[in-house]
Amino acid sequence: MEEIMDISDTKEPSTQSTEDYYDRAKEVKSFDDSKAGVKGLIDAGVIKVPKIFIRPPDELPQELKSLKKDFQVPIIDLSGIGRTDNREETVREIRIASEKWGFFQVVNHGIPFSVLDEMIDGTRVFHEQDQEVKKGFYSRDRKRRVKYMCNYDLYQSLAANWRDTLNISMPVSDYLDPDELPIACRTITIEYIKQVTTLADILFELLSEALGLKPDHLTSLDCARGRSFVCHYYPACPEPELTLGSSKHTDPTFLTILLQDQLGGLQVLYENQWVDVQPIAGGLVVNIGDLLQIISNDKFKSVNHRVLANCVGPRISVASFFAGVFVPPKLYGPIKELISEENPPLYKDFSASDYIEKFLSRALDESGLDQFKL
Ligand SMILES: O=C(O)CCC(=O)C(=O)O
Ligand SMILES: [Fe+2]
Repeated sequence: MEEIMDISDTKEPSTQSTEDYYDRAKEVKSFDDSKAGVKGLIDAGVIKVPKIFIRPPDELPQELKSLKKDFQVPIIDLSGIGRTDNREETVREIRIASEKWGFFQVVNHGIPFSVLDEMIDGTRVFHEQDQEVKKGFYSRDRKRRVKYMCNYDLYQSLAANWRDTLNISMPVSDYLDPDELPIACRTITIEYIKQVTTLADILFELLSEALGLKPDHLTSLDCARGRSFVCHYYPACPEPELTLGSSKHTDPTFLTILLQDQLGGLQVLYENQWVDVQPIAGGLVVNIGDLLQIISNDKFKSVNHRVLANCVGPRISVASFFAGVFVPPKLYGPIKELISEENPPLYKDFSASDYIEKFLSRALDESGLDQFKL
């Protein structure tokens, strides 16, 4: 179970040319019909990346080569937030990180290491279980709350991402019947959801304070609701230079809390250069989503990030999305307290469900902020 595969030796140069004619729609459909995902390709012994995953050269990792190695996403220690002076300092760090990076990592956040490790393991067990059992969860039905699929935007994007995902979403109700969860990761998922939701409440308080608002401001807007949990599995890739684990995108959320294993591969765009988000033991990555950028009237930034493919794998991560309330439709827009004559609203009001609908109908790498701009 713990085994990490390195398939760099099996690599052969790709002979596919971008000029070759191929029926992409047909290939995508037949791949989707397999219900076996990228993991199924690896299990079948594929040693070349199929064309549906190959990206145009300007989107490949070689682009923007000069990685900023001397830069690091801020790491923020939450252990002192119970004491006034420490809390003020933590709030200041969160404000600066949210304004400059849109990303930070938190340590001493209250979720035990064992829960983090077990959630990574649970995700692995789900994706590595018997394929016939796993296929029962394969679905693109938007109404299904627990499903697994390969690329939610498989039919919209120009190139598929080298990853499979188990998606657990609670857009309307905060209640999820435990029996709906896959047995492979049920117990730990229930525990992780409980703990990461508590952490989200703490972070929304700190973020409210960082915006100069009362601690409960963001939670009173239901920002911490509308949760979904996506458990990604990035298999080892025979030709990692031809594809990506995840294309560049911003998150359509208020906030995302990401648990990643120790392999690395996540990068964030900072000053127009890609910076590695180095895994830290026991750490969690936090990023501002589009919705928080909008309601903060651009004070906080929702920043592009992506995941590289790797010849070593699988890499596992679990993203917890907090995207606001869908039903009854709630209107969101720049927070009134943050608006003034010098700081006029930059966005119109809209419903969170409208926003997410628009997000789901386009490819992951197309930004959604502009259509709500005034
Ligand atoms: O797997 C990762 O590190 C990032 C995943 C991500 O960006 C997402 O699910 O939105
Ligand atoms: Fe993301």
